[in-house]
Amino acid sequence: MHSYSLIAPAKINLYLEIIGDRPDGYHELAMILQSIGLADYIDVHSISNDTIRVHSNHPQVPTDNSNLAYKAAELMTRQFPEAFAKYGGVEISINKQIPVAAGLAGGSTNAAAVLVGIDLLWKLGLTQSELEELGATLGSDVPFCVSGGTAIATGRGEQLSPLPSLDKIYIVLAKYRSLEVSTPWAYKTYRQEFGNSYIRDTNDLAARASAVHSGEIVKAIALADAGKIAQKLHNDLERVVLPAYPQVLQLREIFANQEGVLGTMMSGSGPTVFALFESEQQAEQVKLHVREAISDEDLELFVTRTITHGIQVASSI
Ligand SMILES: C[C@](O)(CO)[C@H](O)COP(=O)(O)OP(=O)(O)OC[C@H]1O[C@@H](n2ccc(N)nc2=O)[C@H](O)[C@@H]1O
Ligand SMILES: Nc1ncnc2c1ncn2[C@@H]1O[C@H](COP(=O)(O)OP(=O)(O)OP(=O)(O)O)[C@@H](O)[C@H]1O
Repeated sequence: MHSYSLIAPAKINLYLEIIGDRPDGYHELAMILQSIGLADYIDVHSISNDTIRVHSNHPQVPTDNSNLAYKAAELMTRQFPEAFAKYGGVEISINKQIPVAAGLAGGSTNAAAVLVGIDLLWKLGLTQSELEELGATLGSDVPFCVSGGTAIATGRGEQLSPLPSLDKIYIVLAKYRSLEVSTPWAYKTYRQEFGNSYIRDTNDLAARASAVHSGEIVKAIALADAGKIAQKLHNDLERVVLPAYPQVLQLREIFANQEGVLGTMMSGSGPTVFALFESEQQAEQVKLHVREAISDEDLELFVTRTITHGIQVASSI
């Protein structure tokens, strides 16, 4: 095979707790990550010269070596020089459907797709955990994007424990096109404002990270109880993003007042806000109501749902 087409799903954070800082400048997290149906479509194919090329349909997505998908390909050429010499370079096409800089792991899932695609192109036979380990060197959300589904993520976000899959909880996503929130800014501001509440003792840190496994939201996930899950949604980064971005706060408030909404929260470092529903019909109805309430063309709204997988191969030639 010389070409693979991959589906690269976005994620939302059902739970995000910042429990401490780390010597490497990152933060210790306890999260629950969830793959969703909204996805980018990535083609990866071999080319005869030994270069990496990236194309995209989206003006905000860089095509140089700052693209996370480019970085993933570069990592593979460094890790597997013999396969690179044998199979040659890689051309990557990104059909971007996931809003950019949205807190939905768009770049991370593209990188995960490139790791999976090159593994197949070069017949490397890497295991899922080997792919996740490679992914962790590219970004904290990349390992989750490889395997997807529903998972607890601790450490920087790269240590994963799978949870029972949550299928078909319906979701409305809302994001202002022109609004971007920088992830480093969100964590840095949180550290400045709330860093004095961090756990300092490493034993206590480990205990807090493992406590998430027996938390209420994990119990609700085991029961696939969408209503209970929705009551236990949490995101510490809302404490800094909502006061700084009134439009995000407004979306949270509008969703909270709609009939049929089980719960609403900001995803990751924002600015996307999501709401959960029992049925697709309810989700579609609330999408319409929000569109009527905010007639701003800048507002993007998507109806999607929880899915049970990460990167998938759609076809190969
Ligand atoms: C907000 C989330 O998307 C929630 O899932 C992630 O925590 C961020 O994941 P990501 O974008 O893949 O993160 P990375 O590319 O590894 O890091 C981006 C920046 O976020 C901050 N960062 C990220 C993860 C973490 N555990 N602590 C941090 O402080 C750091 O400033 C880092 O420079
Ligand atoms: N393949 C890519 N897709 C989208 N953005 C990319 C990509 N590679 C690099 N970028 C850059 O990364 C920045 C963050 O975009 P991305 O969509 O990954 O954010 P995000 O969804 O907030 O990520 P996360 O939820 O992991 O923090 C963008 O401003 C863009 O310039």
